[in-house]
Amino acid sequence: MLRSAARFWRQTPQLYKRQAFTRDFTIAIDGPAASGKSSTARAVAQELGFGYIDSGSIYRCATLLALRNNIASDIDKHWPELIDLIGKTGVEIKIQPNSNRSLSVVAAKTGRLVVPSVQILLDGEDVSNDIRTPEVNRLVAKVASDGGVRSAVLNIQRSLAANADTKATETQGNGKDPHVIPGGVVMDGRDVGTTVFPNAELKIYLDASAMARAIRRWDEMNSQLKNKQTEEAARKQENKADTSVPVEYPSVEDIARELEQRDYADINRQHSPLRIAPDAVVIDNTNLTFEQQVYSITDLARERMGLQRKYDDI
Ligand SMILES: Nc1ncnc2c1ncn2[C@@H]1O[C@H](COP(=O)(O)OP(=O)(O)O)[C@@H](O)[C@H]1O
Ligand SMILES: Nc1ccn([C@H]2C[C@H](O)[C@@H](COP(=O)(O)OP(=O)(O)O)O2)c(=O)n1
Repeated sequence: MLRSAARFWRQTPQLYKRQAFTRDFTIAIDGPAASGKSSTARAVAQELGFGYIDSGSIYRCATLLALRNNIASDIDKHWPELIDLIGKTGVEIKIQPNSNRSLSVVAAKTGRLVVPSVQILLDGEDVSNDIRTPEVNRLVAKVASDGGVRSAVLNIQRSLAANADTKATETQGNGKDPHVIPGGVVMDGRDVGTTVFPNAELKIYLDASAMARAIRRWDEMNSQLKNKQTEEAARKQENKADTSVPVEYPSVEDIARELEQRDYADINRQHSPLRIAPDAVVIDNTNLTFEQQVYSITDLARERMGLQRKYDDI
């Protein structure tokens, strides 16, 4: 479990500075919305035994705080209040290693990867679903455009990375020499390789065509909505009161429009805009399978750690 301690770091800046860059190997994955960053980052972290931090979820938590404290509608007048709230609230990111046995069995048979799920806690409350609502989607790029919010979130991102749960593992190297995979962290977002960890050992810029990204997000949202409907049907069969809100399916066009607006805001904002770091490896995954992109990034990281590539035959 990762725990942010923004207040603690603010009070002890020297200690914070020392802790902020102590990971042995950092992988930064940036790119536009729905390019596959977070699923890829989680799978790569699982492959290497690294910690994982979803930096966008912290901006989403900040947006949820604005909505819950009724300052979202005229946010431009309330930045100091929001920054204060961010500093006072604890964010935790919990990785759930894959416990779904039937999924793992299918994966083992088909060679498909099962990605660990992630739980986001805000002062101990699980807000994993609440930070992915349409209201948060609409407001998050605006919240992430404020310089003060970005500094507050940067502190949290770095303290989560410094405290990520990871340790060195020994692996069989070339010949008889055992090698060690150092402890490390994978963080995904928009400015991880340019601002959060400009000295990251490996920087990836993931991209895909606008249509591929919209279709993937649409698929993802529809399968979540279908799960919801199945749960509702089961509740009805048990004769439990139906308190559910009717399910609405977004169209691919609506999702494409939302992604385009968010990308525009992320690329054109003044503070820490989405950019390709000069030393980033650019991967366009429009025509790659998920497994191809995960294994190629894992092998790039292994090479940079002085280890043999592992997945060339896949
Ligand atoms: N190469 C790929 N081919 C097909 N689907 C992919 C690929 N990479 C990721 N996805 C899927 O695309 C969706 C969006 O990925 P996600 O990791 O949430 O993106 P991001 O974090 O960039 O918003 C997920 O459902 C993910 O499983
Ligand atoms: N390092 C980061 C991460 C996210 N953001 C902002 C920009 C994004 O529109 C929002 C939400 O990010 P998130 O990664 O959750 O978004 P997607 O999963 O790609 O849709 O946060 C950022 O400005 N810097």
